[in-house]
Amino acid sequence: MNKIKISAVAYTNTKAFIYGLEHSDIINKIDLSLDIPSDCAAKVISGQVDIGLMPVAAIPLVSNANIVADYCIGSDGAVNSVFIFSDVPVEKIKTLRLDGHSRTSNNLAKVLLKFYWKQEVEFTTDPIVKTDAIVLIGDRTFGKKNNFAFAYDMGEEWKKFTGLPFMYAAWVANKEIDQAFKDEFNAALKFGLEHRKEVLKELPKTENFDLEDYLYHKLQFDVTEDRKKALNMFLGYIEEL
Ligand SMILES: C=C(O[C@@H]1C=C(C(=O)O)C=C[C@H]1O)C(=O)O
Repeated sequence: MNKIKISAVAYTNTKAFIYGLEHSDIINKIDLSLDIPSDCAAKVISGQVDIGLMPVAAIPLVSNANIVADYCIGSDGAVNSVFIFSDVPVEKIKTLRLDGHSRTSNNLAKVLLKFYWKQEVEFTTDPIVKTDAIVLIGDRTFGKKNNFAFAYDMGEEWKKFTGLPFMYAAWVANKEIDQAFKDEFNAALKFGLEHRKEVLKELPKTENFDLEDYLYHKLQFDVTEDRKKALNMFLGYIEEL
């Protein structure tokens, strides 16, 4: 049997999923690579992999996109790893640097700035340019909240804006995946989530950051109806940018 090629996110937010895949027989049926989110998206879009834990903002760029798992990377309010860090309060932000690792959060920043905060902002991806604010996601944000004058948690701001939880990344396939594989995949992901205690023990300590709170509370992993509603709303806003 040909192995199913899978790209997952190389951040702490995905460690429980990886634990589950590695401790299940499914590991023998997949080719797993760990990538930054923007590369996950590129691999699913190009067909280099069959399934990716893909930034949801890139779903419209995938032909035959379908969500194959009941689990995702989500939050209900603050997530503590998806930020706009800024030298000025949000109503004074004129320039913002996007994060090269991100697809979802870069768009989330644009959506919030335009439709929630009603700010006109110039965006750049140039790492050298000095801007009022930056988007930063993932492990590189851990413990950095207090290094900036203002830190806007975008999960929290989305909730204030819409009243809804959020989905940052979902397991998206670019082809039909058979149900037996999906069932086994879901079971492995669930097993990983149920073993977050073991995952926590293996993680390096991080200063000024509560990993337990992050894995058990800030991150939420279920693809719920509200999270799907939020996804559709978010993709609608992106079209209007
Ligand atoms: C919660 C997070 O969700 C992520 C944010 C993503 C994005 O902005 O494109 C993609 C995948 C997730 O890793 C995070 O990275 O901190």
